[in-house]
Amino acid sequence: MNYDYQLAVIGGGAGGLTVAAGAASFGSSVALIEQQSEVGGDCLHYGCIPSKALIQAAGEVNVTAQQAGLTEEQYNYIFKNAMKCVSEAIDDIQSHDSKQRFIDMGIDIYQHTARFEDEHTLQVGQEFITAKRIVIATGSSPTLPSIDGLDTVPYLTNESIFNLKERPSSLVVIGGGIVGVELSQAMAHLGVKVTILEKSDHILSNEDTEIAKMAQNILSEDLTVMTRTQVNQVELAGNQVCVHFTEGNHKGTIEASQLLVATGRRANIKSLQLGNAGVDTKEGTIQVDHHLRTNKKHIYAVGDCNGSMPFTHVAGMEGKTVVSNAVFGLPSKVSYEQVPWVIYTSPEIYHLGLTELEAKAKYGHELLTFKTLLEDSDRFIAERNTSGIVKVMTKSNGKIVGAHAFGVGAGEWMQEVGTLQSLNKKFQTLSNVIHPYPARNNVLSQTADLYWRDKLFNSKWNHAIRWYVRKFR
Ligand SMILES: Cc1cc2nc3c(=O)[nH]c(=O)nc-3n(C[C@H](O)[C@H](O)[C@H](O)COP(=O)(O)OP(=O)(O)OC[C@H]3O[C@@H](n4cnc5c(N)ncnc54)[C@H](O)[C@@H]3O)c2cc1C
Ligand SMILES: NC(=O)c1ccc[n+]([C@@H]2O[C@H](COP(=O)([O-])OP(=O)(O)OC[C@H]3O[C@@H](n4cnc5c(N)ncnc54)[C@H](O)[C@@H]3O)[C@@H](O)[C@H]2O)c1
Repeated sequence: MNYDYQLAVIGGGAGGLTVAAGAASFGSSVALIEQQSEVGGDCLHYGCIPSKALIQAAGEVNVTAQQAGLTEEQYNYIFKNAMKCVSEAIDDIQSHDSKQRFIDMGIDIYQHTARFEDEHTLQVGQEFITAKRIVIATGSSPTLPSIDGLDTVPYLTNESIFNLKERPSSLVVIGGGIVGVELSQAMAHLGVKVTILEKSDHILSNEDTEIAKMAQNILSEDLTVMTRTQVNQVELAGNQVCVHFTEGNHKGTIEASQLLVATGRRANIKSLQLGNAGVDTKEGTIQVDHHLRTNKKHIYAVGDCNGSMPFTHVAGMEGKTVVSNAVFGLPSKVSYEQVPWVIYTSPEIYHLGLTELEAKAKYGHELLTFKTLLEDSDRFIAERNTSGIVKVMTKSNGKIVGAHAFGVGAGEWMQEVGTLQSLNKKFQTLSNVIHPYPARNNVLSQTADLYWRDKLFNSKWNHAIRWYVRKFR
């Protein structure tokens, strides 16, 4: 059968663009279908980029506010400037990643919402296009919890918060996951009175528990965190949103000028009419195998829509894997064991592999855990930024199974451990790598030294070494 294209990609976000650009550069004929007027997806328009621009602007404001204090009027003015930084950052990146750039690569772009007509045919607007292989990269959207009255009040999500024109005096945030926590702290730094309502025992429940609790304590200096809190109802009271909740056994109400819902994500699959192509879904996401193929072997799914790990760098990694599988017919597999992520709070949180609880459950007595508090590391002491910890877990031979940190700049300096792991090197290797003093990553060689200290001073060898030194040296 003849097809219009060798490859059709649905969705022009991080995952879809990686596939479309990769396939086109190797000579495939490619159609890219994106329903929005611009490409870039959530990361560029409602996610990574606007949130990081806001966090940076807000952090600078916070430093000024701590040193000199700011009036309400100054905060109002600064808020507008911060929002301007956000839209400028999006525009700058958009101009690099424009539709024209992809058209110049030879890709045909359709601005429509795609739906499957059958397993090789997509309806795009009034047209039908056929493709030998299809990649679904439709991303995810915010979930809305079933809370009484939510449909009767105005509320923000990550898709609308970056359009705020005026500084809210107060903000209630439902959900203490990554989105809720990053945006809450940024808003608090911009002079907004913020309260997070989280239903679990602590915020950031996917993080290492010790680090999540440390983060919760630090965040509580800027804003109010309420955990084990169930939101029962929301309603309007004048121009305020009134949130009724139960915290443990205590019932309460809190009013705020804005409400942000940050309770998780759901895959964008409804508009695709996957049933027409016979593609299986599981718990609202597209089911894929290790090669990122759906049950229909010529249809692949990458990024947030397959429910693996909702990060831009994962969508990119999966996109590259699909290029090698769909374009070259290779059997490349994805693995998620070496995927790090960073939470851009102040200070930052770095996460790689298993948490301490997960690692203990998996490796039991074989597990070694090395921890250094930042208050014991010179650069952090010098900078007066001693809140935080580095924690690395290894098997008894030093093979890294998990690495976590909470500390200023941790997202950058901790990646040294990620690189070591992906090069299949043992953690103790870092002990012999010379780190310039007093760079922040000295805390890593300091932590790796603990491995040798443990081996040399707490093992049966210690007696023999001491005997040898006394006798012969
Ligand atoms: C506030 C926030 C901050 C974040 N910060 C980070 C961060 O710092 N680092 C990080 O790694 N990740 C971050 N993420 C996650 C990251 O944004 C996502 O993991 C990433 O965007 C997923 O890429 P994707 O290609 O799967 O989907 P998307 O980028 O969402 O792209 C999907 C595209 O498909 C289009 N589409 C959907 N359905 C159809 C259809 N039927 N037809 C045509 N087009 C369609 C959509 O319009 C969209 O453009 C953040 C997320 C949020 C919400
Ligand atoms: N820095 C980054 O890389 C970054 C930043 C933002 C988002 N992201 C990605 O986006 C994903 C989604 O983040 P998210 O924060 O939206 O989701 P999430 O699933 O990480 O967190 C949602 C939180 O809301 C809580 N919750 C759910 N319903 C609730 C209710 N009714 N009342 C109170 N609390 C409730 C959950 O217990 C959870 O803690 C992340 O997992 C991450 O992969 C990444």
